[in-house]
Amino acid sequence: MKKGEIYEGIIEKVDFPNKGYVNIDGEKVIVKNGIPGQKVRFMINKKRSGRAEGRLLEILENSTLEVREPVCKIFPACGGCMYQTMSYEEQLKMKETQVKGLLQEAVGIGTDLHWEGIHGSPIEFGYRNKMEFSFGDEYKDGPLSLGLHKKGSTYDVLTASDCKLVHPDMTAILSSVLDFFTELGAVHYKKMQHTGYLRHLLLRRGVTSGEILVHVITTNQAEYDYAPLVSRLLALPLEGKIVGIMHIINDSLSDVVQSDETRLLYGQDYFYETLLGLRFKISTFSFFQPNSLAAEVLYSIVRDYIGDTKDKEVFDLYSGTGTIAQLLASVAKEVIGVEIVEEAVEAAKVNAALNGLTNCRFIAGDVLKVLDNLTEKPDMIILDPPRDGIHPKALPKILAYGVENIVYISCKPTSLARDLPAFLAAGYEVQRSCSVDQFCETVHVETVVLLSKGEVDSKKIRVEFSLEDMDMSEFQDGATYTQIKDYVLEHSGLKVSNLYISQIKRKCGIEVGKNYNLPKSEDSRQPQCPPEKEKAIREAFKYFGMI
Ligand SMILES: C[S@@+](CC[C@H](N)C(=O)[O-])C[C@H]1O[C@@H](n2cnc3c(N)ncnc32)[C@H](O)[C@@H]1O
Repeated sequence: MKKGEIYEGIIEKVDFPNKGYVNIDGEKVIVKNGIPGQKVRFMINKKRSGRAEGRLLEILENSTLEVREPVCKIFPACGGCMYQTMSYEEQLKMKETQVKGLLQEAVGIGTDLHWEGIHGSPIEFGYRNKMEFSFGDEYKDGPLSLGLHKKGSTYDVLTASDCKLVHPDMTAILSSVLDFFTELGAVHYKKMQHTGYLRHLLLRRGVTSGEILVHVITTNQAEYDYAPLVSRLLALPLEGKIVGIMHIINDSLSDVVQSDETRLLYGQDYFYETLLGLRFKISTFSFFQPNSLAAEVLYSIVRDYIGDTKDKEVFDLYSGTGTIAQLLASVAKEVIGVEIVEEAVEAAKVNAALNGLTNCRFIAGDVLKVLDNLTEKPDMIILDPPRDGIHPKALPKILAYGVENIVYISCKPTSLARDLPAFLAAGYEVQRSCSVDQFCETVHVETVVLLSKGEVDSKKIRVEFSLEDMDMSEFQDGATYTQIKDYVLEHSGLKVSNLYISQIKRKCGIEVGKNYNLPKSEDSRQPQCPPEKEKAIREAFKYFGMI
């Protein structure tokens, strides 16, 4: 089997998140983005240490699991909702099998996971309270488009005018904004040239409140009068209500939604959402679980798993806008939330006051550092880290508290599976576990685990735990090149090469293979890492504790 060769075969199974396997004459080839049972044509695009990977070219025959027609026009090119042709019941079954398999491997075959099943989202479509659309064109120099990137393409954008993940109010706004700028002849931003105007449309809509925030994100390379757009949007016949319209200027190279300047064009810069009877004020950049109704399911499970919090000190680590902390506060002595984004911490404080809660405190900072300065000792801990999981150096600090019960919520089961052995080594057992599907039609899923010391009296045990006890293979030398690339892409939207990473490693005095990625001769020219990418790589090094 060689790179560039084309094969056909059946996808036998799919591991989380979308890793399918095709058997070709006894050799397993990984082919992403398929569904078990599909007959596919693919091209070998990677062959390394006996492992072959193929790029899906065409679906030749549907799987028997695909029982319905696609629900939107841009399937499958968009790549966002790869499971949409399966029934929701089958989607849940598949995600459950994937997560259980991963967790079982992590705790050891034969160890009981006390698995309680998968909980579906209360609504299958129109569930997202936040969506970020990009401006672009569907093909080079094509008409202006607004929607989602074509799978595997950084440039081609497919207009998502019938996206079923969001409420029809949001697609109506999308179409209106696209028409407005098309009529004006405004041009979209081009990353490589750093020219053009239109970048993103960020929409937030409270599922329970119907309140909508509209944000148009552009560079400062043109000027338009937004008054007609505001009038047009306010005249739309929507089920919900637009409460704020903003124009955000982002002229940086980084292609994520961020703001150099925000101009409020109409109304206010926040909206409200109600979860389990509590009210939350949410602003443009605050993290909030993307599926409000499934978040209620998730939070009810967390409340059930953590058990009796009466007179207890609870730590809510990675607390976001403090939703979990506030849901537990009324039945706890005190809840302390720790969150790295200051805006989210400020929102958490406002929300706690709004809900009349006086026994929650929110601290802005990195969990890794904040725990060193906290004098309070928790009785129980909630962990809800970002996709990368818990920083390997923060884990021993969390385990050293030796609390009886820890609830770990994970939006990426592979990160949870990586972290679980550390908990087991410290004497915890998985007492309860389940998944909650916040992301219908897509490959993603949320998982909740109750880790408990069980019979062991945790107070009498001093946990001696060091990094040497953990399986740190993934974090040797800090992190792998792939982890650094993923981190940079996720946090800054930039793609970086091995060459750039090795250049910055050298600059930071981190060991790199002696001749790795060095120019072959003194005269040969190598591209140098641009400052924006250097900054993003250094952020990743910091995250992985390499500098
Ligand atoms: C999955 S969200 C959970 C938020 C919250 N529990 C909720 O349900 O809304 C993870 C949060 O961790 C925060 N975060 C990421 N890295 C962090 C760190 N090193 N220390 C503290 N918070 C961090 C993110 O900003 C984000 O708000």
